Amino acid sequence: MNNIIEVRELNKTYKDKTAVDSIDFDVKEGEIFGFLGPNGAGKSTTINMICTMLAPTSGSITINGFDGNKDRRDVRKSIGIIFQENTLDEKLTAKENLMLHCRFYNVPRSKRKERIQEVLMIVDLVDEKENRVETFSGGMKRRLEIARGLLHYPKVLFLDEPTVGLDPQTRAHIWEYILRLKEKEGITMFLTTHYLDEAEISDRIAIMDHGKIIAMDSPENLKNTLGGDIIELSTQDNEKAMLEIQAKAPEAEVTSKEDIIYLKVASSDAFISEFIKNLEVPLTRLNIRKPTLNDVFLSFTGRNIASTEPDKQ
Ligand SMILES: Nc1ncnc2c1ncn2[C@@H]1O[C@H](COP(=O)(O)OP(=O)(O)OP(=O)(O)O)[C@@H](O)[C@H]1O
Repeated sequence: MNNIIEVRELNKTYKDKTAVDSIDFDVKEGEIFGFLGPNGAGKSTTINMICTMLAPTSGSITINGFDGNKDRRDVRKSIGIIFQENTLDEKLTAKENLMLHCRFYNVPRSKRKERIQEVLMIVDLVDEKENRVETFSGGMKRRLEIARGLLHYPKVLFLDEPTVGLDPQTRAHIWEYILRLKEKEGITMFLTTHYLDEAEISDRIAIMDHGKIIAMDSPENLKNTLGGDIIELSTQDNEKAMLEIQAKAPEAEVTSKEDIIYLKVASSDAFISEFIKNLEVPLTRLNIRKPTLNDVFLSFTGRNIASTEPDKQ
């Protein structure tokens, strides 16, 4: 697969603050690339530089073969951006909103109607095109924004928290459209989200923290780096139980939060039969699971992604 985005030694410094610290990464054509990180990690700064909205302090960005520092106009033609905030004109109809965008992006006059119809079909809004946006549900607005982002045939679509503030059913619906776009149109997606179940959809994920990319791989491989199983247990005396586990099984990684002890082990079967069954402190709860992306995020950043959520709309 070709690289549609290449970022090399990219830096952004604000006075004495390094927001992006010499990062390198590639995004492959046609993939969904998840870009995660806690608040203040440097994600927005990176995306703004890739989208030519912010000048880098140093480093290079190539998108669709164009140089982000020199060929800004061509870079902008190559990308579509779906912002977190609703940027539609509520008083206009769906069609009028799209028409405005066509003018903005210089879509040839003769092609506008056809292109608008095409993108409305992709997001199932053809029957709503004459209705004002103010009458739309949150999910319909998001779909219209996605349609608008597609009007000029972008090669890469940037989706900033595409489902924030939407109910679970609508979120699932939006994802169906996004996946359909990837399958049918082969568009590359650059995604930021705080919903890690949604990030699972990514072909690859980069985790950013303190201005650096600290991990980058497929969701599966990232989870595998944590290895084995996670055992969650509660006992009648967690402090005593933790001491006992640490003494008997120093190889297990033991942490605790509130009234739950978390054990990261290579194999839960062996661990339970050898140690947990013989624990002197009585158990009150036991749960075994595979690592999730949230465990990956926690392990790399030391923070839970839920505590770094953006404001809901
Ligand atoms: N214009 C600016 N002037 C000074 N510092 C800035 C500016 N913009 C961002 N920063 C700082 O750069 C760092 C990275 O910010 P950035 O907005 O890129 O993080 P983020 O990962 O997108 O966070 P969030 O998830 O909260 O949007 C932060 O410490 C932020 O305070």
